Amino acid sequence: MATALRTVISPSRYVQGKGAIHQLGEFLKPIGSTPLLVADELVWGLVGHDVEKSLQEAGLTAQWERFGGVPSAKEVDRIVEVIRRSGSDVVVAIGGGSAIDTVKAAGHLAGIRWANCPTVASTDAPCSALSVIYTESGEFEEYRFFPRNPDLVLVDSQIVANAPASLLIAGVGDALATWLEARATARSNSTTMAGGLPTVTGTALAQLSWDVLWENALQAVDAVRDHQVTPAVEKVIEANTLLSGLGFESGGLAAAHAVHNGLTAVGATHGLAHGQKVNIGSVTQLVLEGAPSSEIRDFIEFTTRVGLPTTLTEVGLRADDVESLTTVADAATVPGETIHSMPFAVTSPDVVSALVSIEKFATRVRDEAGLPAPTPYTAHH
Ligand SMILES: NC(=O)c1ccc[n+]([C@@H]2O[C@H](COP(=O)([O-])OP(=O)(O)OC[C@H]3O[C@@H](n4cnc5c(N)ncnc54)[C@H](O)[C@@H]3O)[C@@H](O)[C@H]2O)c1
Ligand SMILES: [Zn+2]
Repeated sequence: MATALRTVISPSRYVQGKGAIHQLGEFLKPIGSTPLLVADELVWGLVGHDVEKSLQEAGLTAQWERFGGVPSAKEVDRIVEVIRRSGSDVVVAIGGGSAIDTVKAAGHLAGIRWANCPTVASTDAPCSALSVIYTESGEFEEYRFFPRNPDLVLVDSQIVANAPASLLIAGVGDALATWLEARATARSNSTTMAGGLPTVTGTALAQLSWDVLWENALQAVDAVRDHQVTPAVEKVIEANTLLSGLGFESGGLAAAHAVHNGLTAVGATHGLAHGQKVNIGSVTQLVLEGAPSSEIRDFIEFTTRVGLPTTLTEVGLRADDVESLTTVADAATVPGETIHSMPFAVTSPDVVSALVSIEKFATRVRDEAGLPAPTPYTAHH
């Protein structure tokens, strides 16, 4: 598409609510008749029974394939093979962002429809028409773009509320970045992930995601710690999944996600959730922007309260480890990275300086707000 055009893309249908899983079969039926279900063992143990029952009631014969855990090119190719052997006409991801990205890429290569049933609200992966592919050891490799979004995204709020609160918290980190990045993309009039210039619509949805989270995230996280579905929980699930999904894709990514991708280049950050690393990217982006001190302060305070990392210490890095920070910054600024959608040029040394600076400033903000000092993170391999 010519980049002078503006565009919005979205999934065909989004369904959310308590017990939605019981209607998965009904919603899948118009899309395909022989679904292949892809879920890891843990997720399948949690929801497999309900999924099978729902599909049976809708008269669909389904097959389960175990997801290997990493959205790598090899895992995608393996699922393509399984699709071909099974003759399935729709592939359904059940789980987190990794399973979802693998299924989208595999469904595309196999030439069949795909649908997502997220069992956590940990990322905005479910609604988009792209996959993030990693090496088998977990370093960012590439974005793969597809001509279609999922035909269906179905979220059971009770299943999400039953999952560890840390996963919902990660989703809040991913979704708050969406507005910061869409705002930067709108200012620079850069191309979005949807392959055109940003629309008023895409940018507004990104901002709405931020507003909903600012208002509801703390309350929702507390409710989910007790596995309760409240109106605040429903709003946060929608913000993390749908609003942030449409907002990042049609509003655009910028520095925060480029810094996230850079962080995956150092082993010290492996094992952290996507949204946790993205939050470090958001703080870094605000510093790069020279945002008002009060804005950076509010963001650090709020996201620390939500339970997200705001210091290098919490993502396994140190301000004096310039070598690792340079590896991160070099990867974050490679040609083609979304950091070049910022309204000003950003170099690798700029990113190193911003990263170093957040350690002391975030520690000060937390201290002044009476929040706990950062706990060091050690990657578990
Ligand atoms: N394509 C996109 O548009 C996009 C957007 C954002 C993020 N992503 C990608 O998403 C990935 C991260 O996804 P993630 O943070 O969801 O992690 P993940 O998918 O790697 O892991 C989720 C974990 O949660 C577990 N789990 C799932 N449901 C559960 C439940 N109900 N109860 C208990 N445990 C449950 C799974 O077994 C798994 O171990 C990254 O690869 C990132 O690049 C993609
Ligand atoms: Zn993200």
